[in-house]
Amino acid sequence: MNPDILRERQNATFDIEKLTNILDGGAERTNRRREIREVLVLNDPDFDYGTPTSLPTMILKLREYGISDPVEINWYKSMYWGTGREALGLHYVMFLPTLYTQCDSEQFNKWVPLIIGTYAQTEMGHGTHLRGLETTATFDPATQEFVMHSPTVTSIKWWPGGRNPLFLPLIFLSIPLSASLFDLFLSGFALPTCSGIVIGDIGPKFGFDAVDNGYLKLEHVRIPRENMLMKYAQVKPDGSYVKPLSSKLTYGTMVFIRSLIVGNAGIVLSQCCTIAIRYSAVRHQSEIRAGEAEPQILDYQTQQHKLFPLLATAYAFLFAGQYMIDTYNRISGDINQGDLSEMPELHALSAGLKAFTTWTANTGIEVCRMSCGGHGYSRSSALPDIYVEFTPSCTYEGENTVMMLQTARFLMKSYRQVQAGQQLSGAVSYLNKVHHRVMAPQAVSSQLDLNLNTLVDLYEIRAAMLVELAAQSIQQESARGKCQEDSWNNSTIDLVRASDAHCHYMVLKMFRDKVDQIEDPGVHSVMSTLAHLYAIHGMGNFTGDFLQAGVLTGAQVPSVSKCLKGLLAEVRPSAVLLVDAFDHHDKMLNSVLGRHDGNVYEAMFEWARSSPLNRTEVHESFHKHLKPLQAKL
Ligand SMILES: CCCCCCCCCCCC(=O)SCCNC(=O)CCNC(=O)[C@H](O)C(C)(C)COP(=O)(O)OP(=O)(O)OC[C@H]1O[C@@H](n2cnc3c(N)ncnc32)[C@H](O)[C@@H]1OP(=O)(O)O
Ligand SMILES: Cc1cc2nc3c(=O)[nH]c(=O)nc-3n(C[C@H](O)[C@H](O)[C@H](O)COP(=O)(O)OP(=O)(O)OC[C@H]3O[C@@H](n4cnc5c(N)ncnc54)[C@H](O)[C@@H]3O)c2cc1C
Repeated sequence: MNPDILRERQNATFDIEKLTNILDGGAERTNRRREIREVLVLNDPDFDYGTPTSLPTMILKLREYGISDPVEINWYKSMYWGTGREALGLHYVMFLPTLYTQCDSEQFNKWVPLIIGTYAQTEMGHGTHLRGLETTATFDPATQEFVMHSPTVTSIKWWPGGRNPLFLPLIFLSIPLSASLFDLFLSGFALPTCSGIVIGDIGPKFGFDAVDNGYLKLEHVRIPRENMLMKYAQVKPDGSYVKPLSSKLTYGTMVFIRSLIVGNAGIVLSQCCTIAIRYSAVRHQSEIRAGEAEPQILDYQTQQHKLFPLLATAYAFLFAGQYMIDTYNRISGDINQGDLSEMPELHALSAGLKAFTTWTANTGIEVCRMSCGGHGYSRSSALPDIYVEFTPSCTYEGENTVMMLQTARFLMKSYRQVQAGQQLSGAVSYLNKVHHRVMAPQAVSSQLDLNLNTLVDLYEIRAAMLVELAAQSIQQESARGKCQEDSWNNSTIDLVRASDAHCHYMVLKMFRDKVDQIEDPGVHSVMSTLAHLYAIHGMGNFTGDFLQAGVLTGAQVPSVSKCLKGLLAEVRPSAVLLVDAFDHHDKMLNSVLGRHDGNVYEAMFEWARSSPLNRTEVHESFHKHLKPLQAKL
């Protein structure tokens, strides 16, 4: 064990195992996760971490071990695939959930156990604007079939992930059977027998290489009427159409994935913080006091300023992810029972948090990489690969700006309800105070009040102010004679800013609520420090908002920075222990810099020597290209 890392793990002020249990949702869950990891994967003789793992083996193993709980499947898969992407991830996270939520019982029993599929919604011309999709589905009562057709080049289905050219069960979204409705179809056709289908791969991408993203062009392809997923909407044999309770029920799978992505952003950020903080504990560089030994780079204040707010953010997003999936499960259960009353709130929350967490984590991964200097740029650190795999999450499953605007739509609607005298409940209930001017700037003491509850209140006031400013911008545009749509478009910068502040407040509130539930004094203390750091760091980044909201005075601004520096110093002794609590196994992290034992340099030399480029003393290219050239000179 590297002596620095060893020293960092002495004098712990909190019980790491208890913090790991909190992250897992209890000691039993931690034990089960480790059992799956150690016994069912790492100690499985059929599992050789070095060789490309096969999907069929994984599926057969899941069946052999009787693992069917979605969380446990995820634990098994994340150990099996490490930080990489699995080839058929889309089957699990989109195709199956769509069948589960959109099939009627007959279809469910017929299809679910049998097929592997993809989700073909996006077209070359439209990914965001679903009401603009062009693929048509025309019902032919004579043959009881739908005729699927791609009328234009922009209607070609583009991006479906995991679309193996050999088979093609896929979920379609096609243009409206009626004014504003979409429907989902299971293709049911298989290649190459089916004529009228042009299929292929969209070509090399930035990353995401484990997943083959394809294209699909349909030329009047016929599928049985029964292939329309008919839980919510039906087309009867006579061609009559039964509308769903809400046209947005078709969007359900996207809301599910967005809810999952929130916690995933926390996991990915926790992986990168583990790598960067462990490496910063063993890396010595330059000098602080002339003539003294080179310090650990983790002792530089700038290095702490780069990494510790991200560490706090990783914990914040992991807790937000737990809250998000609990809320999704609760409300989707109600929707299943026909109660759609909270569907708008679920959409607004999942859309906003998906955008907020992925944008922040995306930037954070790069900060972690750069904080490791040159070795961060080496694939041995795992950081470049983590970035390449994570960054499309800002685009897929709802492009982030568009998602923030969806949340803004809900905030504006809520604001108008408050103005009309309605009493709001749920995540936007803080807007009730805006109307009664309870949100007038509080008398803020000369010193910054560090109480976490006060900080949450300040974030609430900031969010409410920005919601009101966005609403006022729309009103001003309208007053200038702009139509409603132009007034909206001319206010979208303010609207995104309001949504971002709303999400920031929600995440801090969830973090504070989680800390309040922690009973162990040591764990409560260290998590309270991290929650303060998360809040103060955000106040430092958005000082203008807090000044504008009147909850921070110019005289107090220096104390924000002073307080931040104090919190960084407070976190320093626990930094390595806090990433140990994430409990990422070396095999899963797959990072020379993030090793639990901290023996970075020896491992890096071994990693480099094992490179295919070093398989021979002299690379074959010398004999093939340079030597013949030399002979001619
Ligand atoms: C571990 C993880 C690994 C994750 C790893 C997994 C890998 C994933 C790979 C990527 C897979 C994909 O990308 S699959 C493709 C993903 N594609 C998308 O996400 C498409 C994004 N676009 C959309 O969702 C939609 O077009 C919208 C929401 C932007 C706009 O929809 P629209 O129908 O035009 O609605 P719009 O006019 O804006 O609003 C009309 C009303 O509908 C409401 N509304 C809109 N959507 C919804 C909704 N979902 N639920 C409830 N209500 C909704 C609005 O709030 C509004 O209410 P009111 O204000 O009138 O009351
Ligand atoms: C790695 C990866 C995997 C994918 N896998 C799948 C898959 O399996 N199945 C599938 O169906 N799709 C998949 N997609 C497609 C993905 O869902 C779309 O790319 C995504 O929804 C964004 O849509 P778009 O590409 O049309 O971008 P656009 O919407 O064209 O975005 C371009 C720009 O326009 C802006 N913009 C668009 N609309 C508005 C608006 N109303 N207001 C303000 N600005 C706006 C956006 O903010 C953005 O800056 C995948 C994409 C990627 C990158």
